[in-house]
Amino acid sequence: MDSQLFASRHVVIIPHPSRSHINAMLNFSKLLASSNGGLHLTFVVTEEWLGLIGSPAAPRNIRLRSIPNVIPSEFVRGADMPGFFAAVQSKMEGPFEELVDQLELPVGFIVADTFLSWAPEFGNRRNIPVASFWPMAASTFSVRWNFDLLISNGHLSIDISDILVIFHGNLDLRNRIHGAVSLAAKANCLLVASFHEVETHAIELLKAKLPLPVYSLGPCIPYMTAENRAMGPHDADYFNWLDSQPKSSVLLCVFWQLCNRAQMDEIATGLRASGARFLWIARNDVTRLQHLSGEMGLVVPWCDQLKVLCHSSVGGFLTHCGWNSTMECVFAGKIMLSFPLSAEQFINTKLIVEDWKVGMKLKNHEKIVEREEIARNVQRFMDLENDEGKQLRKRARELQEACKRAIEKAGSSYTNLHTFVGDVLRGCSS
Ligand SMILES: O=c1ccn([C@@H]2O[C@H](COP(=O)(O)OP(=O)(O)O[C@H]3O[C@H](CO)[C@@H](O)[C@H](O)[C@H]3O)[C@@H](O)[C@H]2O)c(=O)[nH]1
Repeated sequence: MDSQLFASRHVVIIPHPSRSHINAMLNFSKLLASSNGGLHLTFVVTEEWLGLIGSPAAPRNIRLRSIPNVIPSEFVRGADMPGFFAAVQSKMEGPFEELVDQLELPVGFIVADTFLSWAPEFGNRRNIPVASFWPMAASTFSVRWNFDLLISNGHLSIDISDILVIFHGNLDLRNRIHGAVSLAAKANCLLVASFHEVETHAIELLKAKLPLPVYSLGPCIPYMTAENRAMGPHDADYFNWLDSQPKSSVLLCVFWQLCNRAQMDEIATGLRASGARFLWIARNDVTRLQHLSGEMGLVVPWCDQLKVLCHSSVGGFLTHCGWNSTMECVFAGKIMLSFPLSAEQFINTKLIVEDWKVGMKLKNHEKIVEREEIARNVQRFMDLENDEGKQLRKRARELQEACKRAIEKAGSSYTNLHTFVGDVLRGCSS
């Protein structure tokens, strides 16, 4: 192959070094790798994440490379988010540049997480086009970009209390995120891990307001059905249990490291009082929480979430509304009981409850949600005879159909992905 053309097809992808960002960009990379563009992909992570995505998670045409762990490990554990962000924004560029210079193939295009604020400028300096990758909702980008845009357009009604949650907290962290979002405008295009049918207004607004092309090509999750994914070694137990439960009867609860002990205890006793069947992913303290939450459900430390969501006995999802979880649930066609905890999860909740109408909100305030409130809401949410629930389930099936159409041949995300691949090939050979 002509070396220029060869170089033009080499795309380097670099996520923010955190699990959900890496997952979303790896799934995006798999889509890119299967796009028939003949692209060569190099996926770059900090060393500590190599184990997570090593073979067989990455396909053969995606080469994994690492840069040193420039970020002290206590930041990775979330002990100091502002410090973590500061390190990502100031310490990754140097090692990344060294890696780019050492790669066997010249780099034709870079796809960098929007949080890596240095990437668009790096691309300009090195004359390499850069796509900024936003692994969250388009609405969140809009809110971060200019938070009054969506509100003044009447497309997303955000309560002042939600605005305060989104914008409160550490000023340094907030400024760093806003700074990274503004700098994304210096990239050659913006890729959003959402799809047109679920965020039509927000995506159109970004297209109209931003000075660069915007492509929605989500959801960036592994497309699958419950049948087509192999079981992991620890999956058998909870899948056997799920297989033995009635259709749509189980509430999947994924509260991982995110809640404090007092809230976890309220969830346990609330689930028990609700009488609902549940599969609870609780990472730590599994034995104690199993004891507290009773015999109607199972508590396990980890599950293959997408596969579980697609299981026919799962009827609903009690979720903190991280964007990946939200998209996975939309893909699975299930309803959501939202329990937002931090970051943009309040915006995702608005989309789920008010815009898409596929869920109910359980947590309305920053206080601990008590067991009685949890039990009452879980009962109402899981009641298959309730008209409100029937309506939500109908909408969830419609949204699932829209999602499947978006990723099928000629669908919105499929088409945008291929337009982007065309841009990569043109951008690199010009
Ligand atoms: O037992 C488990 C628990 C989680 N997951 C997976 O882990 C991912 C979790 O991602 P997400 O739902 O986005 O949650 P967080 O990891 O909390 O995501 C962070 O990053 C997201 C994307 O930027 C933001 O939307 C969130 O607010 C932020 O908390 C999903 O793919 C899940 O399928 C599993 O497979 N099994």
